[in-house]
Amino acid sequence: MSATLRLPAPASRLPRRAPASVAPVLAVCILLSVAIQATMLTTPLLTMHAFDGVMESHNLDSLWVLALAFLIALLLGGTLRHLRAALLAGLAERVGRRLQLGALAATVRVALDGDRVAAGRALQDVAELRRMLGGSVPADVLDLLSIPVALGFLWLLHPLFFAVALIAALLQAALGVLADRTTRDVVSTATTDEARTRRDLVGRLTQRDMVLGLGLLPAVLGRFAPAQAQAMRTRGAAERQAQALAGLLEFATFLQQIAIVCAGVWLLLRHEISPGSMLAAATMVNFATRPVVHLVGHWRDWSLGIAAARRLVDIAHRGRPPAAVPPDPAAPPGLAVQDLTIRAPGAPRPLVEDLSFILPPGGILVLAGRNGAGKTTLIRALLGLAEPEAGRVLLDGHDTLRSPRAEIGPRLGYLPQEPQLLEGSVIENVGRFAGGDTEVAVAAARRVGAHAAIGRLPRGYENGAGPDAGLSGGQSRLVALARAFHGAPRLIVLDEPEAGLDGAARAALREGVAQVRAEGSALLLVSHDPRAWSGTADRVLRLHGDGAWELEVLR
Ligand SMILES: Nc1ncnc2c1ncn2[C@@H]1O[C@H](COP(=O)(O)OP(=O)(O)OP(=O)(O)O)[C@@H](O)[C@H]1O
Repeated sequence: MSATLRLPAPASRLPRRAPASVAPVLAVCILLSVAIQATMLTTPLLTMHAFDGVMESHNLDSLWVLALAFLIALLLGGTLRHLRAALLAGLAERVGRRLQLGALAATVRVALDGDRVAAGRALQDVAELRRMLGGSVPADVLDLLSIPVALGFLWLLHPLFFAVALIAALLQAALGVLADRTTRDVVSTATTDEARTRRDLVGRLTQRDMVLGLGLLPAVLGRFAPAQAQAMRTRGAAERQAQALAGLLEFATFLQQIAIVCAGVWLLLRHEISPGSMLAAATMVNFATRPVVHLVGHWRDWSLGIAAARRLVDIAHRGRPPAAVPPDPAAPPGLAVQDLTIRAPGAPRPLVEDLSFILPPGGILVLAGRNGAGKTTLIRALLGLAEPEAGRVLLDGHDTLRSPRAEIGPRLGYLPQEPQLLEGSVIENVGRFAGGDTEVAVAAARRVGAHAAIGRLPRGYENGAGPDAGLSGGQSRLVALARAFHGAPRLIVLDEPEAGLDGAARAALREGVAQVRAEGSALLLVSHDPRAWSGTADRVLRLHGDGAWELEVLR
């Protein structure tokens, strides 16, 4: 091991400060929208002036001036729209980044609780929301400001124009609401179904040898294809429904044009308006209804975006860590389990009921029980990864469930049944990506007898260790063992630590266990053969799987 090897700094921590608030940018966008609406008013005003003024005076010069003014207004409106679009795109990017970090954290917590479908959807939902915010929907929403401006202008021209435009806008809005109501849930269900089937298929692909080797591919595809087809059918039906509503909307727009022209001609015949006013009204009525038509036209974007936002709010709520509690100064040192009851999800009986024991520093407890008795579930509750039905678990007074993870995590060492090594090098994994002293990581590897095995890897401690790094099962377990011992945690939990280790590694592990116990770590070992540890352990906890348990004190 080279002494110059440095552990890299932790890759990506959550930012301490929230990014600059979105409110000022949003306020500027609203101001720009007002300015855009003002430039928009020039079209009907100039039309009116051209028709009523120029026709009467026959002054062509004033027509050129009007045309120039119209061009300037058009250019100004276009520039302001461009500026607003750039600001909105930046805003979408910023909101997306902020949501992504929160969604990632919540996703991991929700996945730990077993809801992998919701967890898998969260990042997809962030992308969906970002697509909506980065698309035309925010500009369409801001353009809704033009409705009162246009309606006010029409009122000034004639209350009848106002009434026609109001009815048209309300009708189009009603069609939009109908489109949303009838299809949002259907599309959301289809998206969730698609995510589930995709996740299942990807899960099977990781079991490639089994699927191909045993000829299970047709069976896998047979299970996957109907679910995917159903999801696509559901989505297709919702989209057809939306297209039908879009057709209705187009029809409503034609009706609106006919109604405004008929109203104009009628008012002209009654000499209540000028020809210019009629033309201005025909232009203006579009401004009163166009934002609604746009929003309904982009129904799919905002409908999916809103559904995604709702799911993200839900996952953030469910993925919120429990409220932190301060350490209990009266608690004994080491591990104190108090009146703990745990139950598997949906199970009628608890796996373990009213469990209480103390494992002092330097104590070694072997956890035993038949397959499915609840050993892993109990370990998860002890580590604060799953909420028990009742009771609490304290480590040196710190509640393992309700203490901030950054505080309790370094006090714990854990070797799960699957090594769960993360993307990164061996040294990063052993050192828990904390950027600390490499010698501490190497000492942990030596302690569990992993140093020699790591030295035999092509790149030693710099070798990759993640899921695609190609480590053997035993090599991965050795690296995970070293990670569990890194930094002499106060409690080390090893789930079947000798599984997959050769004789030399087992002997080294036993030496390592003796050393950390001498240094004051408490150890909890899951073993199907507690007698194998009888010379080392000082108590055995046996689970019966029906809530009952017995604690045997060996010394
Ligand atoms: N997320 C879950 N959803 C439903 N049931 C679960 C869940 N997790 C655990 N169980 C059930 O709880 C029981 C205990 O499981 P656990 O994995 O804790 O057993 P174990 O003692 O570690 O088994 P083994 O020795 O086989 O590893 C089992 O019947 C299991 O099916």
